[in-house]
Amino acid sequence: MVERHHAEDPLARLRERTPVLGMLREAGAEDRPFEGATIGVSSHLEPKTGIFIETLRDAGAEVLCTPNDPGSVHGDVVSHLDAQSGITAFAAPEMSEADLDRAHRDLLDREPDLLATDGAELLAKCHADPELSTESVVGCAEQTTSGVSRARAMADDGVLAVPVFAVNHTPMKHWFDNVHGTGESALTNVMLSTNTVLAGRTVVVAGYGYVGRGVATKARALGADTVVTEVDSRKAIRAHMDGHRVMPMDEAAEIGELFVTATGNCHVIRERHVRKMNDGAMLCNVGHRDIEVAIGELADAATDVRDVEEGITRYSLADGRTIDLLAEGKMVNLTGPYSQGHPAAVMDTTFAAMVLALRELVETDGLDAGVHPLPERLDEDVARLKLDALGVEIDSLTDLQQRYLDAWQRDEIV
Ligand SMILES: NC(=O)c1ccc[n+]([C@@H]2O[C@H](COP(=O)([O-])OP(=O)(O)OC[C@H]3O[C@@H](n4cnc5c(N)ncnc54)[C@H](O)[C@@H]3O)[C@@H](O)[C@H]2O)c1
Repeated sequence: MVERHHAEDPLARLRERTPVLGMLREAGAEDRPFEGATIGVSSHLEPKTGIFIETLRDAGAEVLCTPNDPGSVHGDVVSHLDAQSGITAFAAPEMSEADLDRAHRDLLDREPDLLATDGAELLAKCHADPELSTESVVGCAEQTTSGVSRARAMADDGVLAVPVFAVNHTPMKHWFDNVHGTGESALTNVMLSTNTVLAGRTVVVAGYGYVGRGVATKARALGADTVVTEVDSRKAIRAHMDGHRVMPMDEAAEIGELFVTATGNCHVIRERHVRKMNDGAMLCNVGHRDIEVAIGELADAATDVRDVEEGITRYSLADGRTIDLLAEGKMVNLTGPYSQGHPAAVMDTTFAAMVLALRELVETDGLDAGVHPLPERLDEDVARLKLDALGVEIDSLTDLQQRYLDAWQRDEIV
């Protein structure tokens, strides 16, 4: 019989599955780009983030970490990190929103040099609160769509005082993390927590951006009948051409069995939609905040609200129908009962891009305050390292091909 050992190190297993971060960790331990710098990390404190934090620490940083969502804190990961030198966790499982706010302030009071955020909460807070300051902050790397749009809104308002790298807006992030990572991890969580088969079910996906496209594509691959709702005509056409039915939420509400919101917006599913839904319809969200389903309106419409299973809140309506809300409307892949966030192979590249963005911030002089694209060469570095880790080789352009592509009088070349 195989003897099983309880892992004392909750990150050990996933370290093997994050080879790109492993390579950056080795390189960082040698050239110590963050020596003397303090980095404030606000993210889902789960194992992959733990490996990211260790990578920064091994590259010389003092790392302060805090959750961006109280629902996604893994207690064993926090204890493991907090016990290490060079890492301080401002976190605990079961934090209230007030605890989270306090933790963010305590972290910012330590005047970090760099911020690494998922949702831009630390960034917004040090700009908005008169008791806090942005003075120490050299720059910020932001890894999700909602955080980048928030940073852009700060720039548009003329308040953004530091440079921010939009790590989310790179091909390596969009194509892999948002599409595959969220798509697979969200549906896995829905199926496990509700014991539901998706084949043959009507799945309505609100928002056909990177995340929504991933969710809809994966749901259809599992045999679901997929419906997409959108507000952007080009995304709607894209969904149509990809083979999904496209319609307004008012119509989709009548036929959906599972609803997944992926818009980064608010109040996408409202009371008027719920009134039309089938008995037993399930609602969940993968967008950044728990405001895509108008939960207050749902509660007002219900005669009874109770948790029927871990991660499932049942709203009973006056006419006898019930509607199930999963993971309290928070990101179902990160806060549901079986949630492990994105697979390690996906976060490997996202966090690698975050490490390179932070390195770029300390190594580049004179970056203006504002939201900047991550330089393409860094995104390509991440892709190259990932291919190396996978053992996949690709072709390269010949001199002739490069000259042909660079020329406008191409007949002279070939
Ligand atoms: N759960 C996760 O692990 C995870 C991972 C990555 C991103 N996210 C979050 O998911 C959300 C979406 O990210 P994305 O990269 O797909 O963004 P995106 O901007 O590419 O897509 C959002 C789409 O929603 C559409 N939309 C906006 N309001 C709508 C409405 N009322 N009805 C229907 N459609 C609407 C937009 O037109 C857009 O096409 C963001 O909040 C992002 O932060 C979550």
